[in-house]
Amino acid sequence: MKALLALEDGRTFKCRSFTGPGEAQGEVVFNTGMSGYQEVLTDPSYRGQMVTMTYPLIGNYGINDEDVESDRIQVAAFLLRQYQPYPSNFTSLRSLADYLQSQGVLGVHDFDTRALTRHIRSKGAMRAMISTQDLDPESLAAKARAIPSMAGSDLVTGVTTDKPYRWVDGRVEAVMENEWQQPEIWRHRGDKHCVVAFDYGIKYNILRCLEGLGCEVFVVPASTTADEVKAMNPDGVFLSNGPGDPEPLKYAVKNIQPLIGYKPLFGICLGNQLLGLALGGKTYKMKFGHRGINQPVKYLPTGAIEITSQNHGFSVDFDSLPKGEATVTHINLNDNTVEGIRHNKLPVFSVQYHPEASPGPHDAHYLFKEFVGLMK
Ligand SMILES: NC(=O)CC[C@H](N)C(=O)O
Repeated sequence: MKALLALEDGRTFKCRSFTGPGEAQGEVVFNTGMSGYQEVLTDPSYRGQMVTMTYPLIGNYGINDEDVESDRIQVAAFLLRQYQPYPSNFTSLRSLADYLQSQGVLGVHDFDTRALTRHIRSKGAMRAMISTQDLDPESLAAKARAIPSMAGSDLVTGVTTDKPYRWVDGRVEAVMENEWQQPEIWRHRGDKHCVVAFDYGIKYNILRCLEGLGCEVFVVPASTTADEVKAMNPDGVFLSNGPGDPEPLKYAVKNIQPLIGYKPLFGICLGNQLLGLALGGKTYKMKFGHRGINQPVKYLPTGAIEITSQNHGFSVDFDSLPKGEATVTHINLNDNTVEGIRHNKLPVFSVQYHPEASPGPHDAHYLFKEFVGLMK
């Protein structure tokens, strides 16, 4: 079935739907990973975005029940060069087309993903509209220009959990009404490290990594206040990844500030940006961001290089952090942007990239160990 994508600047791309009729809108971004499409599809940080994979052949290992990063597909549409409809892998339970269709997400192929990626790289990330119904370039481009811009929008409200939950044995465990406000909510106090994790769109593999290192984790909504966290009396606080612009999330920054210095605090991606803002820094929208599994990062104190998994379109401004209070610890070797920050005196640190991988290399798993070490 024919489909057409129009960017806000009027450039159009012909393609074909492999999931039936549909229409979608969002910011178009590219991911350079050769594999990991199931993790990409379900990562809540992609909310509001259409994703194109630069690797040309996608779908060949199907879809399983294990490699999800949340309970649903989060991307607005999936744009591929070539869809492989006959998966072959021992874990595969269904095809990518069936998976996308079951959740009403448009998948297209025969798309010139290389031209699209080169266009975004030179012109920057853009809003776009894709449709199998409206194939008129001008009408689609006009609709693309009418989509609210990602900068300035709070996308976290749409993905954060409504209620706190426990993460037990690799699964979400619902809690009873008000259970989290009881005087002693932790089942393994003393044996495990009790962590409150703010959910701004948390990836399951972060929870798997924390549990794997002996943490008992309570996940709380993004709007949870510092006093509510302190009432839970955790050993450490975690700030998760999440979609969109950090700047409008004033409530989150206000809730994080009183927790700086309260207990060890660790943040990933949006958590890094929110910590940067809470420390008095600034963030900005990057031209096209970093999304892939081979981003080189330098750890400045030792000069060690890590190959990292990334998915972000905003960044902490290098010079904005208050001097003497916080330091940039990691930089991206492709463009020298900030990849990690640390408080100079308190056990408070964060990284812009994804030490939990999923997909991607495990070079940075040491950061979870460091967080656990600080709680000991
Ligand atoms: N993965 C993330 O947490 C992304 C952070 C933020 N939404 C960005 O695009 O920069």
